[in-house]
Amino acid sequence: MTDKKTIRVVVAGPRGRMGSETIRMIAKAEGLDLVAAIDHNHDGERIEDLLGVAGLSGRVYADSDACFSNEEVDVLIDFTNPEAGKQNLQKAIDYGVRPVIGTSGFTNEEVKSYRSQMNDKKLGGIIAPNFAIGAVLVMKFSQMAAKYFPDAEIIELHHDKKKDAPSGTAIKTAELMMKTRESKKQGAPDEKETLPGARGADFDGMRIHSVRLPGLIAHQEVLFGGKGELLTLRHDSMDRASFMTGVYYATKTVMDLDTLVYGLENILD
Ligand SMILES: NC(=O)C1=CN([C@@H]2O[C@H](COP(=O)(O)OP(=O)(O)OC[C@H]3O[C@@H](n4cnc5c(N)ncnc54)[C@H](OP(=O)(O)O)[C@@H]3O)[C@@H](O)[C@H]2O)C=CC1
Ligand SMILES: O=C(O)C1=N[C@H](C(=O)O)C[C@H](O)C1
Repeated sequence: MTDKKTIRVVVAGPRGRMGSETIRMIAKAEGLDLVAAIDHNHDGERIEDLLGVAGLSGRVYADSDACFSNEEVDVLIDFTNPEAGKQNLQKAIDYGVRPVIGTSGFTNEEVKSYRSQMNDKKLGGIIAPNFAIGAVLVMKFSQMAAKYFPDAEIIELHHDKKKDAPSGTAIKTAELMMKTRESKKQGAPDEKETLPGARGADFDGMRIHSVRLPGLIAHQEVLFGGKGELLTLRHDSMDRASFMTGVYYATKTVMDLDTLVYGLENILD
């Protein structure tokens, strides 16, 4: 890992659930310095005034271009939405800033295209659908299990403010399972939905179900059915602090990468 003393970080989406948690983490973290924040509809304020938290240095920029042209930045951490996340990531690449992207909604094709630009510049970065270690382990275990249990269904459960469905984590889990799972349409060959959507989304014949309820944070269950047996893998994020170990680790690690990594599992030992 880099021996550079302090990593200068910018957070996009600072008023959001994840952005504000990230700022609280950076404020306490060794070796990270919050130099600015990017927040549409806000410009020129101090971060401490924007968030009403004393002791936070740095100013707020309405867009990434202004931020990166005015500040010396090592790492961008983005928790916004797919449109803003893509714009911020592109600006980060243009300015040679290392992206740590938690925002969901990136396709494999988009990841490949950003990676190719970053390879040309030898720029390190990560897009991680989930920064919680337990969630990443469930993805890895699901990849292992799918080889032996091609009949599987994913149920992801989230708070009711979440805008995208299915979750980025569910998609990444399905993509990893696809590497080992024989392609198969599940359920009865002649099954029919009497209520459209009852069987969930179709991913290579495997079903993904999205639950949205107040009280939930971020949860995922992967069910594998075999002859006379059922294997259930489940992870629960009960607090957004669960993502912060991964965000901190990724922010440190991208300083030593020279390509774009997709998924936290690719930088864990
Ligand atoms: N990888 C991971 O481990 C995790 C990823 N996520 C993902 O992170 C993303 C954010 O989630 P969450 O924090 O819950 O969402 P929130 O809606 O709470 O936060 C998003 C924030 O981004 C702001 N925003 C919107 N557009 C811009 C822009 N152009 N520039 C700067 N800020 C902008 C929003 O402001 P306003 O409300 O004014 O529009 C809002 O404050 C989602 O894609 C989610 O799926 C979430 C949890 C964990
Ligand atoms: O919006 C959220 O909350 C989360 N989003 C990510 C996703 O879409 O997978 C990660 C985690 O599930 C929380």
